[in-house]
Amino acid sequence: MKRYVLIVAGGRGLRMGGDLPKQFIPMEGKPVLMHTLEAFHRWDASVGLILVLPEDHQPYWKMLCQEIGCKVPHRIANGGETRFHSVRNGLHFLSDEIGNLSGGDEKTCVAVHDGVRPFVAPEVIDRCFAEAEVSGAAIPVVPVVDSLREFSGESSRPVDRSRYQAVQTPQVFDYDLLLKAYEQPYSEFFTDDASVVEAFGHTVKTVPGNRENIKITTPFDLLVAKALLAK
Ligand SMILES: Nc1ccn([C@@H]2O[C@H](COP(=O)(O)OP(=O)(O)OP(=O)(O)O)[C@@H](O)[C@H]2O)c(=O)n1
Ligand SMILES: C[C@](O)(CO)[C@H](O)COP(=O)(O)O
Repeated sequence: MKRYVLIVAGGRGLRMGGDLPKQFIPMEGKPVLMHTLEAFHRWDASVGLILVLPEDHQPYWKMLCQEIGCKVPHRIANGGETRFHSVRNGLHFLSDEIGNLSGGDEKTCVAVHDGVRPFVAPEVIDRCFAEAEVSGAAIPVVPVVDSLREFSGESSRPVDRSRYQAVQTPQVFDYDLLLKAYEQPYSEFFTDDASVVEAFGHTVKTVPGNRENIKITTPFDLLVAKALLAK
């Protein structure tokens, strides 16, 4: 199986606040995104890595890579208006730059991972690729630990939390399937890659994720991430 990872880091980090998008914030001397890139390189040094970055921050990223002495080979694609558009740009970059991946006997699977999830466990990446190779689509999920309520205006009611799980990345798919699914027009209900693939009519399988694989979204998450790194 040929394996590629699209690490999407084209966002502005509005919920984090501050001038520097959160993927570039330093933790233990390296930007968040570098930790994420290294997690995949540690998992498999031969995997094809593509970073999707805002165009105006690409010179800054290249400068950081030189300064830190980044040894992880990767290519860079342009970010888009939303996560959906960034993933689509990354997929087009893959097909343009790496050539036509379809055809031949060897299957190609592509993982889409949030640049701000640096604590993904290697066994979770393994599980997602293994399941995607068989079924074409796999995502990691973790149980919800809080009680959940459904709101309707001012009123709310408890729901059975055993029926829900939180969704993480990497979300791994057969390359041809993902490329076709991302040809659909954008919908605001596409909050992740699984929702895009399901809207295209393909079933998505779930595998266990890892609790530490948080999406660094707010200043509180950054505190948690720094504590996890110091462990
Ligand atoms: N136009 C966008 C928006 C988001 N992302 C990426 O998708 C991941 C998950 O998105 P999120 O946590 O929402 O990041 P932001 O959009 O940057 O945050 P916010 O919504 O707070 O602005 C992040 O790695 C982010 O950089 C992206 O590649 N392109
Ligand atoms: C893809 C994702 O991280 C899965 O949990 C999540 O849906 C991204 O949501 P965001 O609002 O774009 O951060």
